[in-house]
Amino acid sequence: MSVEDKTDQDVIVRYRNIKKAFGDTVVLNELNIDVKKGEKIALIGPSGSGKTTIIRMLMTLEQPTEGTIEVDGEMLWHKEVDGKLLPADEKHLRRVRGNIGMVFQQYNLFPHMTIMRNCTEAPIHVLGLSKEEAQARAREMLMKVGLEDKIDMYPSQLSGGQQQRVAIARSLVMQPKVLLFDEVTAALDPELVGEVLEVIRDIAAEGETTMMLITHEMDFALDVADRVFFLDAGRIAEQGTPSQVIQHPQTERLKSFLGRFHS
Ligand SMILES: Nc1ncnc2c1ncn2[C@@H]1O[C@H](COP(=O)(O)OP(=O)(O)OP(=O)(O)O)[C@@H](O)[C@H]1O
Repeated sequence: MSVEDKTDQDVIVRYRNIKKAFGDTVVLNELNIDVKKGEKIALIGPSGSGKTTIIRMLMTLEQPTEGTIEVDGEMLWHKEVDGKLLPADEKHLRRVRGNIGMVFQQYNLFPHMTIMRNCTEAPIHVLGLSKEEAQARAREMLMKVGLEDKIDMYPSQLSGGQQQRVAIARSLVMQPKVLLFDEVTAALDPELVGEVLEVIRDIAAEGETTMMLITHEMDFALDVADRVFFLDAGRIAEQGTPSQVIQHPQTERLKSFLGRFHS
């Protein structure tokens, strides 16, 4: 079934009328996004347009000022009690957030732990898996990112690209329903970018995991995304298929933004 055929019940992430302000500064306004199960969404746009804030709210790292976010049919920041929306408690937030994984620009591996332990800490302590189960999952995911021969090494013995691939494997071990990528190649030397994008392409091609990716790699977005959102000053200024948005931009703002990527 293609993503277009899916009905409303296949929506896994739903942002409704989101406003986000930091003090007096409104950085997102009237944001509405529906992400369908298995869909790959690329968020593009100039620095400061609000891309990171969108995914940080889903990771519960920022709280929306107004509006609601649903994950797999459940409110994230609210609890519905007798038809009323109340702020969610920490326990509720933690449980719903358990559906979400995030890979950051800085991979933040634990330097004093082997690659294997970096990948098994959370499944053991958060999911309650046995050491054996966690290691089996970690091995499978490290194989997926092409690093099964590095399991006994420490992060400092790996290149930046390899460390970022470990960070991706570490997220996959948690089997998130939604995986968020925040400019995961931005901190890498140019020659290491390709291997990380390749790994993400492979995971995307498997189809099941819903992904939201912030990227400045337009060719990658064109390849991987089902839909692209162009953020401009806290609003979605254009959206559509990668071909519509990246190859046939409508607004001057998007044309000028994309122009920066052609030298
Ligand atoms: N904790 C914060 N306190 C105050 N302002 C913030 C905070 N976090 C983000 N902002 C502001 O919100 C706006 C949107 O930031 P955001 O990081 O979401 O943009 P972005 O599109 O991801 O940018 P970039 O591509 O540079 O990462 C910016 O103007 C930023 O300065």
